[in-house]
Formats: sequence, C-alpha cells, structure tokens
Amino acid sequence: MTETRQTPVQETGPRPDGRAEQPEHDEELRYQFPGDKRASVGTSISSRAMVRRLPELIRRSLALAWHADHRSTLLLLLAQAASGVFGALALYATTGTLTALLGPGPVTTHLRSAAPSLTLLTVSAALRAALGIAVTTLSGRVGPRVNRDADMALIEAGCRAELAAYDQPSYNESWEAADRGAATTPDLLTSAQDVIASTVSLVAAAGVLATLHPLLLPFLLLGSVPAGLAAVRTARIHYLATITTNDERAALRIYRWHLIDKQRADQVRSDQVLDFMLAKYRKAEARIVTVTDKAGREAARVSLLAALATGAGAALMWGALLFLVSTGRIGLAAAGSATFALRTAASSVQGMVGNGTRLYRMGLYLDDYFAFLDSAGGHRIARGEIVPGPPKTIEVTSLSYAYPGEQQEPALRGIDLTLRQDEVVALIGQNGSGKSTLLKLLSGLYLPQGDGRITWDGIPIADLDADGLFRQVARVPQEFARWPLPAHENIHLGRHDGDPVQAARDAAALTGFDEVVDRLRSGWRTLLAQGWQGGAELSGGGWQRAAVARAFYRTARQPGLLILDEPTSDLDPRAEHRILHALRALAPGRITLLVTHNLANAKLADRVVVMDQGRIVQTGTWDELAHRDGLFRELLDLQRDRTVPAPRPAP
Ligand SMILES: Nc1ncnc2c1ncn2[C@@H]1O[C@H](COP(=O)(O)OP(=O)(O)OP(=O)(O)O)[C@@H](O)[C@H]1O
Repeated sequence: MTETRQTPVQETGPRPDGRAEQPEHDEELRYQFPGDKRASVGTSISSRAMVRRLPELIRRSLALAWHADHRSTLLLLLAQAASGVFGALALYATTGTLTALLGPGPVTTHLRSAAPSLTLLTVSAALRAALGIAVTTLSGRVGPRVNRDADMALIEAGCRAELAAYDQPSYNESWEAADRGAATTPDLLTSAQDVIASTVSLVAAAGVLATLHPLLLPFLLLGSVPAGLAAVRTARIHYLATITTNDERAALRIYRWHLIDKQRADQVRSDQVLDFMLAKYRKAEARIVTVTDKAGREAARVSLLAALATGAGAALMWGALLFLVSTGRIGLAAAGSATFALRTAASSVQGMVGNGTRLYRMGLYLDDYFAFLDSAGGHRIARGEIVPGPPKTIEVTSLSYAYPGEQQEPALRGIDLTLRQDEVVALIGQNGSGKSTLLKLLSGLYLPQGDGRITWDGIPIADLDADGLFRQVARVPQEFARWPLPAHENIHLGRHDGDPVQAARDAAALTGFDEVVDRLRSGWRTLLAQGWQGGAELSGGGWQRAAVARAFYRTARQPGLLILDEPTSDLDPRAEHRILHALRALAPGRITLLVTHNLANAKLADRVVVMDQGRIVQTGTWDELAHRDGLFRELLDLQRDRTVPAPRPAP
C-alpha cells in the first residue's frame, strides 16, 4: 500500500533538464504532502497521553457549549452534577439495603431496618432518571448550537484566508480536517459529559469499596484496566486506519461530487462516463475496505486479549471475595455490596475510557479546527491598514508569479506595466499566457512574490487594507458565480441603499439582463435556482449578463478599478455590443481592464497589451499592433482567416 502511495518525485528522479520525469502510471487524487502529520499524532495515542489531555478537552468542550448557550450549559452542568450525586447516594443506599437485608435476625426486622435505605434508593433512582431526561433535553439544545457556532466560525475563517491559500497543497487538507473538527463538536460535548458522569460514579464506587474493606480497591483496577487499555489501543488502530485512507476518502468525495453534481450531469450521461468513474470509485473504496478490515481484525484481537484478562481478573476477584468472607474479614452483606460496587466501578471505568478515547480522538480534529480558526489554515489575510481611494495610477514592476507545485511553470515573468485612470486597456494573449493571473494580482486577490511590486498611487498593494481595496474593485471573473438567490439579489448581493430591485434594474439595463428578468414569471423576485420551489434557470448568456450587471452595479458605487475577464464570451452580438458600449461609457474616472479573445473587441481599448508565456510581448494601440509584425497581428490574421480546406475530390 505504502509503495503505491509515494509521490512522483520519490518514484522518479529529476530529468537532466531539471523537470520532473513522467510517472509510469496515471496520477490519482492524493493530497500533496507525503508525511501526513496526523499519522504521527495517531501513533502517539497512548493511555498516558490521553489522561494528560482529557481535562483540557473537557474544558474546551464546556467552553464551546458555554459560548453557544450560557443558560443551558449551566443547567446541564448542574443536572449532571446532581445526577452524579444521586448515583452515589443510590450506591450507598444499595449497600445499606443489602447490609440490612443480609444481616442477622428475623425477616421483619431486616425489612424494617432496610426501609430508610430502600426509600433513599428509590428516591435517588427516580431523581436520577428525571435528571437523565433533563440532561438529554439540555444536550439536545446545546449540541446543535455548538455545532452551528463552530460551523459559522469555520466558514468565516475560511473566507478570511488569502485566495492563494486555495492553490496551496496543504490548504484543502487542513480545511477538511477543521471541517471534521467542527462536525464533531456536538459529540465532543456528549463524550465530555459522559466522562464526567462516569468519573463521578467511579469515585462513588471506590468510596463504597474503601468503606467495606480497603483490600477490595485493587480489584477495581483488575476488573477495569485491561478493558481500558484495550479501548485506547483499538482507538489508535481505528484512527490510524482512518488517516491511512484519507486520500481515498477525499477522492471518493470528489468523484461522487462530479458524478452527482447538476453542472456535469449532462456530460455524465452523454459522455457515458458512469462505468469508467464507478470503476475508479470502487478501486478507491476497495482500498479503504482492505485497510479497515485489517484494522477490524487487529482491534478484535486486542479486545479478545482484554476480555481474557478481564475474565481472569473476575476469577481472581471472586476468589479473593470468598477468601475474605471465609476468613471472616468481611460479612456476607458486605461481600454482596462489594460485588455490586465492583460492577458499577467496572462499567464506570469502561464508560470513562470509552468516552475518553472518543473524546481524545475527536480532540485531534478539534485541534485542527482551532488551528484553522487561529490562522485560516496559515493563510489569514494580514495586510496593511491604508484604505485606498480610486487609484489614479497602478504601477507594476518586475512582477513574476509562480503557482505552487512542482509541475508549474511561472505564470508571470518580469511584468512591467503602468495603468492610468480613465484608460481602457485590453489584455490579449493565447490560452495560459497569464492574463487572468495578472488580473488577480492587479485586483489584489493575489500578492506579488519576491521582488515584484504592484503599487496603487505609489503604495504597495500589500500595505492596503484588504476590505478597502476590494471595495475599489468591480470584476467579471472568467468563471462567475451563479448565486442561488433571487434575481435582484444576484446583482446587488446585499449592498443597496433604498429599493433593492430598482438598484439592480438600473445596472441590468446596461447589460440586457433586465430583458432576461422580464421573461421570468416572478420577475426580479424569481429565485435563480432551478430544481428548487419557484426557482428558474437562465441560459448561459443570461447568467453572463447578470455577472456583468453585478460588476456594473459595483462600478456605479465608485470602484476605481473595473476588470472584465472575457465578459462577452457567451453573449449574442446584440448583448455584446450593448455591454462594450456601456463599458466605454463607464471608463472615465476609473481604470478599466478587458481580457478578450475576440480581437475586434479590443478596438475599444485605448491601449492593447499582448501577453505570451507570462510576459508582455507587445504594447500599443489596436491600429499600431494590427499593422506591426508580431503576435497580435498573427492572432488577428488567424481570427480573420475562415478559409477551410476544400473537400477532396471523390475518387
Ligand atoms: N490556480 C492555479 N493554480 C495553479 N496554476 C494555475 C492556476 N491558475 C492558472 N494557473 C496556470 O497559470 C498559467 C496562466 O494561467 P491564466 O489563467 O492566467 O492564463 P490565461 O491567459 O488567463 O488563459 P486563458 O486564456 O485560457 O483564460 C497557466 O499555465 C495555468 O495552468
């Protein structure tokens, strides 16, 4: 298993040209970093580590609960404590009852002297049952609230990470681990409560045993330690099995998503990809089954050994009890009570260890969760505090940018460029030449690397306050969001003062999105989410008109930088014409950047910048470049050339 999971770098050496060798087999979905840190965490699961960690985990679980719902948490703790006290009282009352019943004298005397203990036993049991119901109800209130808080905190932390984090190999993995941590929070609370309850009950049982005869205390350990050790050991086995199959689980999720997601549903059918993908699905699943089966067998072996040890301990305990009774060291009634207390103690220890290991295991994910919250997976946006106005000049010097990963060539190399207010600049270049990457850097979504610099009116972009900077940017990205929201919300996205529909309508009129909305039965209030009640689906062009209207809406609220990455790729000529005119009309007072593969559209720009393999290779007006030898002219000629080879004459 480990052999097939090595990285390509380990399998193949570097080539003389320094690039990675082609791997001999197809790459499969795997997280990119080889030594999973959780593997070492997994192997460190031990009884000692667990005992050391539990108090802090219990404290953290209670803190989460407290934060989610003060009152219920307080009541929960009180109910739990009271339940523990009544449990202890019930145990003492059982001892008292047995002592009274099994003591010397006539039955009526036994019953009379047992009455107070019996009453206490009954009342304690009844109150304990009532408190049990209260605990369950309160847990049911607090658990979901804890989960809600954890989930919202996680989403917020994720959205505050730098965009570049998504390109980092480790980010997905840390996000998923944190997500699992957030999902475990309600169980965490339940386990913490159970550990507390079992501990109270164990202390009570130990107290009873100590009162009966101190010699009985060691049996408490004999009866429960093997099971406890086995529980820790099996937790470790299962945890390691889970993390060993992390890649496969992630791959399953991704395959599953691709197969069932609406966006690809047509291609799943028309490309007949189902069997092919299901075979990959089964392969990944088979690996998980192999690992979990092996873990299951190992865990069963450990449990069997523990059961044998517990059996031997029980035999020893009975022998010792017989010895104590037969030598008159304890009475028959005390022996009966001891048996009862020992059973209670054993089940408390099992509860403690079982829930303790569960808590410990979940605590590992909780660590991931808190680590993510602290730093957004190590990528929290931390920039300067200068709040910019609309930039008059954006200066780019020696800008290079390389995405992480050994397969990646630098996307940008040594870019120098100056952009001025009121100017429309068209970025032209073949696929993969770096246009979208440059736009993301200009709009502050990525930060320059190394010596590269981007300044807004002389201020390095990293020194600008991130929110303030994004407030100055309106973008139509290449792949724009299709928000499952009503039509007007898809335009203003919650930012409006006054009538939200009217605000959206004005921007939509510039792109023809208003005509699309007019055809929807509920007009601007129509939910743009097909398959949901009252929902509707737009055409590809309809959505693109909405995306451009969204950017124009922001532009009307003053962004100094308008960025459009192929904004008309899905549009009919009429809609395209309308948008290009609007774009020109909006240009004064801001910097406008347009990426387009339709070179005729670049005519509206004041300046055309041509990119090739991450570099700027030409700059000039459209007319200059159209009449100069170079890449632009070559692409223009290709776009104009619509001659197709004549069909071959029939033989
Ligand atoms: N998120 C990413 N992670 C890694 N590599 C990326 C990422 N985005 C782009 N690249 C790589 O960077 C290079 C430039 O891509 P970019 O999207 O900037 O090109 P483009 O000129 O906009 O292309 P197109 O015309 O196809 O949209 C490409 O080699 C691409 O594979």
